Amino acid sequence: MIEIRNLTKRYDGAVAVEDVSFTVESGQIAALVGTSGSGKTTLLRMINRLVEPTSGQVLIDGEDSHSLPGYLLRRRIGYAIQGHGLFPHRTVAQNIATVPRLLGWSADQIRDRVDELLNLFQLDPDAFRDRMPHELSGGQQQRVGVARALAAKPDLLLMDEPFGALDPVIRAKAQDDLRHIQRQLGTTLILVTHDMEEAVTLGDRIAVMDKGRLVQYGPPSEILTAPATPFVRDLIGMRERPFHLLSLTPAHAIATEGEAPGAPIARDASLREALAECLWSGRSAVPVEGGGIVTLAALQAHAAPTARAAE
Ligand SMILES: Nc1ncnc2c1ncn2[C@@H]1O[C@H](COP(=O)(O)OP(=O)(O)OP(=O)(O)O)[C@@H](O)[C@H]1O
Repeated sequence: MIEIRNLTKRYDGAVAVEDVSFTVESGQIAALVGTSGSGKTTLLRMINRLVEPTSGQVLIDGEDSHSLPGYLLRRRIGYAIQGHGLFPHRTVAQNIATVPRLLGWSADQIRDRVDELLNLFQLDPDAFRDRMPHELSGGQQQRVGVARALAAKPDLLLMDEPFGALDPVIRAKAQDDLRHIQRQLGTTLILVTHDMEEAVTLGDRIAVMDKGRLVQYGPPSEILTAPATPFVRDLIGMRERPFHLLSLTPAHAIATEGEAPGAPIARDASLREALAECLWSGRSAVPVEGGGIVTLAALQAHAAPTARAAE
């Protein structure tokens, strides 16, 4: 569990982060969103002390982050940034092995871990371990960057727009992989993103920052249906609200008995995907793999806040 208590950062008196407090439970994902310059990166970097707070505290599983020197703290916390930050003159394997080597793991342990992570990220170890970063596509580099951040099995992973530079197709795949791996390993994840859809689909909690302050912290459904301030409402985007809401629920959760024509959608497809499928194929209902159907009327009901409040 990560407890952020009254964290403040000022640069020459100018506020970057002001009195921010929130808690992320173990194994959960918190997404930090906000306009440019609202303090997201500064907040993230105060957690691993790449930036020293002016005041306030970070407790990691109850332990003050200042009980260790910063460099030792950072070996325990994974950190992945936009543009991956791989060392250009080291192979993929050497990049991934950075922190395990610093921690003194044996060569065998390191080799096994590198292969395990490459497999996890669907990069064939034999084909990829000895390549240099410039011999990878952008998406592959990004995956190696995240693999490196996870190498020493950190309980906590910080990510600053890790998928910002990816095209939409690779991005969706990377998000799926991340969610899967994060659930599998039970990692606690704090993620900065500019993309509200990413925050909504990945975040168990969303933290909204405005001018250095935390203006709302809650589950995505609450942020969407009960924005605390006009700023939060604007950030969500009025036109996007119903679609974000639909993104939160998998098709199987609202499937009802019945028959519908055409190809089924996956059980875990979101209601947003179900809506797209209905509209595109001109159907008023779609079957769901494993049984049941989702109707346009049900989708309409779930795209409005009143429906969710009644659930
Ligand atoms: N080293 C620094 N010295 C002075 N001011 C800084 C420094 N780092 C950040 N700031 C200021 O602190 C504020 C918050 O910056 P930060 O990078 O945390 O915002 P952000 O929300 O991550 O922005 P973006 O989304 O554009 O990356 C900005 O006004 C920025 O100019």
